[in-house]
Amino acid sequence: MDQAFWHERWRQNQIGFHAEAFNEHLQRHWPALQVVQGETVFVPLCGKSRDILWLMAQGYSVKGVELSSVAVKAFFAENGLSAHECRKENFTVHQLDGLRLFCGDFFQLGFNDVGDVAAVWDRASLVALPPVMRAAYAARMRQLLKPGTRILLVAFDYPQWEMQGPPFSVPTAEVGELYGGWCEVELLATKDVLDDEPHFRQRGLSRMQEQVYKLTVD
Ligand SMILES: C[S@@+](CC[C@H](N)C(=O)[O-])C[C@H]1O[C@@H](n2cnc3c(N)ncnc32)[C@H](O)[C@@H]1O
Repeated sequence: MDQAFWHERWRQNQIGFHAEAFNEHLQRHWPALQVVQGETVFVPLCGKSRDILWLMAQGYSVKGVELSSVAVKAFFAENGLSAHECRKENFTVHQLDGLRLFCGDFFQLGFNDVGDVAAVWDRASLVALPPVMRAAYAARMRQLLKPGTRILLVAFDYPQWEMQGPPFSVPTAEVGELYGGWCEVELLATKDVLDDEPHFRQRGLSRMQEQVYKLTVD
């Protein structure tokens, strides 16, 4: 699951994770984070997620990071937006009023890039990564985020032996291991999703739940 894997997925348009609709958990649970209009929200591993538009429509500034230039270009083209592009260290930064998308590797971001954010929307980002990378991802988040930052995290819980990720199963115990040492962890909701996502049943799953967490950085 290295960078080449994701570049290839985007090149071949194998992007079953992409959703046209705004995420239901985002819409339902975002108010629990109490993010004030005008504050900045970080969307890591953002793909061409339309949730960015939803967040902007709520009055937030958004910062995103995405490896694939195919995804970043598609985000702007498909939503009729045009951005100013500039180069900043390891990133091409695409910018317009209220939005800054870093095209490059999440692991190259520093506190100066995203330390000002009030909240994080993590959907299909942590769960896109294999175990060793998840530990590195959470460790990097810990370096990037200031105390008080809230994270709305959507994770999956399913028998990992029944299907190869991504998306990977990241059950409550692992969320605790990754975030419990530096965040307050609160499980907001659990939803059975196999009936709504029959392709996962076809991939061999007997059970799959989506779990929504509010994490608050200590
Ligand atoms: C499963 S997709 C989810 C995209 C988005 N969060 C959504 O909800 O549609 C995971 C995304 O992470 C991106 N990605 C993987 N590794 C990355 C890295 N190291 N830095 C930045 N983006 C990365 C991939 O290109 C892919 O678009």
